Amino acid sequence: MTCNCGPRQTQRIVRPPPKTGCSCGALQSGSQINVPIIWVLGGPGSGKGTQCDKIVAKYGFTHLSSGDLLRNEVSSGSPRGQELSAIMEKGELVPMEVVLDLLKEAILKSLPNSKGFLIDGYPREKEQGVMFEKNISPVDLVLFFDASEETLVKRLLGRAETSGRVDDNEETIKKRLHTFNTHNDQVISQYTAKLKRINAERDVGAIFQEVESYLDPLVASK
Ligand SMILES: Nc1nc2c(ncn2[C@@H]2O[C@H](COP(=O)(O)OP(=O)(O)OP(=O)(O)O)[C@@H](O)[C@H]2O)c(=O)[nH]1
Ligand SMILES: O=c1ccn([C@@H]2O[C@H](COP(=O)(O)OP(=O)(O)O)[C@@H](O)[C@H]2O)c(=O)[nH]1
Ligand SMILES: [Mg+2]
Repeated sequence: MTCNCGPRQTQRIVRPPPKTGCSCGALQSGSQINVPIIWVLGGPGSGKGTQCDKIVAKYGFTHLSSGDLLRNEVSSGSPRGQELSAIMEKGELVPMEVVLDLLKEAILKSLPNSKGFLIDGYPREKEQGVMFEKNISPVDLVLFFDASEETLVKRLLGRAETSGRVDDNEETIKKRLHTFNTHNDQVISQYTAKLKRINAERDVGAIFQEVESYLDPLVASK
């Protein structure tokens, strides 16, 4: 069967791929996504997960953390998980297709009942964003939590005491920051109109108030 993906898709449709599969990676569903899609970006430790928990509590959105999806794959003990673990322990990025596949699968699973999707920690590189919008859906809003490196390191070392995350150690934190700094400007420069840059140096409540000021109108408009 021939793939008819064509050029970059603009409509909010999850297209069914040909039965034999398609290199474009389109979702295997005829469903439409007509709930908000929000990307949640920021350096490691900027508070993405913390704010996502608050957003879920108020708006009931589905929270998908790319890092958590990868960590689940690692815990499954699969051969693929072992490869991913080695990359994550070095603070580097895993192949783009792996994350996109995990996200697609998770989105499809929640689609029938979801009020909206919070995609936490994705995209990490420019091409990941392009692939998501082409194969899954256009994004509605991009929240970017901005904090200094000093703050990020301090928070992550604090979290390390209880997180159990293998990458919450000084050496890997440095590498994660380097990976973030290498890609971030290129990622966010793609989304000037949809991007909300939020000062994440404040306390959790003040940050959430600003988040609400962006989400309330979005929810009302859908
Ligand atoms: N002071 C302060 N600490 C915060 C804030 N938000 C999160 N933290 C703390 O910072 C640490 C990291 O927060 P997370 O929400 O896990 O950050 P994240 O951006 O999801 O981090 P990654 O998963 O590593 O990308 C945790 O220990 C939080 O309790 C904030 O607004 N102010
Ligand atoms: O799209 C992604 C998301 C995560 N990761 C990997 O997963 C790790 C943990 O990601 P998470 O978002 O949980 O934490 P962060 O790196 O922001 O501290 C990263 O260091 C990367 O190795 C990746 O390669 N691609
Ligand atoms: Mg997180």
